[in-house]
Amino acid sequence: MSQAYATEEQVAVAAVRRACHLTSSVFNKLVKNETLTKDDKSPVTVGDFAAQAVISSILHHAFPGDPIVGEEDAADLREPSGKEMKDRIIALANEALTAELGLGDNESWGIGPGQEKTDSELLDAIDRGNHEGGSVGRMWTIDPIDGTKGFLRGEQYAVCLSLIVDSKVQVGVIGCPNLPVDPAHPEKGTGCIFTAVRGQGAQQWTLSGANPTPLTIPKSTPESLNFLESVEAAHSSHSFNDRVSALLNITRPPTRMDSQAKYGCLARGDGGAYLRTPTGVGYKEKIWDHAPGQILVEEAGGIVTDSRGEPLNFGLGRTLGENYGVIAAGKDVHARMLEAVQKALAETKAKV
Ligand SMILES: Nc1ncnc2c1ncn2[C@@H]1O[C@H](COP(=O)(O)O)[C@@H](O)[C@H]1OP(=O)(O)O
Ligand SMILES: [Mg+2]
Ligand SMILES: [Mg+2]
Ligand SMILES: [Mg+2]
Repeated sequence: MSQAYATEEQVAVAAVRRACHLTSSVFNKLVKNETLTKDDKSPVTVGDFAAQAVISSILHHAFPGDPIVGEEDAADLREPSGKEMKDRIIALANEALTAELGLGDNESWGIGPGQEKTDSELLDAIDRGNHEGGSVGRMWTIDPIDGTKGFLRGEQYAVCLSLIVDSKVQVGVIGCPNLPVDPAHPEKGTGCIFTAVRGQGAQQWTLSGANPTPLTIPKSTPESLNFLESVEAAHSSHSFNDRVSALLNITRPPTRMDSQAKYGCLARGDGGAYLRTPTGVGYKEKIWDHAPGQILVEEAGGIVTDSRGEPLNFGLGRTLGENYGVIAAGKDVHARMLEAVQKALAETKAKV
C-alpha cells in the first residue's frame, strides 16, 4: 500500500515547482504597471495572480472536489481596466502550465505541452480560492507569493501550499526560489522546496524536485540561538522580539527574512526560533501564511504555538481568529521561549 497523501504531496510539489519557475522568471521582467495595491494597502503583482492560477488549475485537475482557500481573487482582472494585466497573467500561467513534464509530473493534472487554458478557465481558477475555510473536510490553502514585499525587493519570498483535513494540516509544501540551498556553501546556488507530510517527516528538495534531504531541527544553546523574524516591522514587533531575546540571554542578532522561508530555515537549523508578535490590534493572521510552515516545523521535530501556548487553529475560517502571535522552535527551546514571551507580555501590560 502506498503511503498516506503520496499523490497529494506529488501534485503539490509539481504545482509549487511550476509556480516557482514562473515567479522567478517574472521578477526580472516586472514593469511598473504590473503591480496593484490591494484594499489593505499590500502589493500584489502579475506573479501572485498567475502563480495562484497555475496552482489552483493543477489542484482542480487532480482533486476536482477539493475546496481551496487562496489569498488572491480575480475581481480586478475582470474589470475592463484590468485587461492588460489579465492578458499578461493568462500568458504567464499558460507558459508555466504547458512547460515540458518534469520529474514526477503527470499530464492528467492539466500540465505539459498543448494544455493551454482559456482566459475564463484561468480567472475561474484564481477565484476558486474563495472558500471560506472551516473545521470539517479537506481544503487546500494557497499563498502564491508569500512575502510579496520581499519578492519586489529581490529578497526572500515563498510559494506556499498546504492540505488541511478536519482542521489539521496534513501536507505542506514551501518553495523558496531565492533561498540558498546550503547557507554554508553559497556556490551551491539558490532555490529549495520544503515538504512535510504528517507522520512522515520533513524534507528539503532542489527546485527541480531532486535530492530529498530529511530535516531535523538541531539542539540549541543561548549562544547558538537566534531569532528568525519579519523584515517588515509592521508585520511583527522587532522591539518585542529584542526584549524576549534579552530575557533568554541570546547574543546573536536576529535574522530578518520575508515569508515562510523563515519556517524552512528553522526546520533545517539555520536559525533557532521563529517569533511573530502582533504590532497592533486588528490584523488577523491568515491560514495560508502559517499552515505549511506549521507542519514543516512539527515534522522536523519542533513545536508551533501562539503566545498562550495553544496550537494554531486552522479550523476557524480563512484566518487564525484573534491574533496571539506565533512561536515556533525546536522542542528544547520552545518552553523557555514561551515563558520569556509571557514575561515580556506581562511587562508590556504593566506599562500601559
Ligand atoms: N499587519 C500585519 N501583521 C502581520 N502580518 C501581516 C500584516 N500585514 C500583512 N501581513 C502578512 O505577513 C506576511 C508576510 O510575513 P513576513 O513579513 O513575516 O514575511 C504576508 O502574508 C503579509 O500579507 P501580504 O501577503 O498581504 O503582504
Ligand atoms: Mg502571505
Ligand atoms: Mg501572498
Ligand atoms: Mg499578499
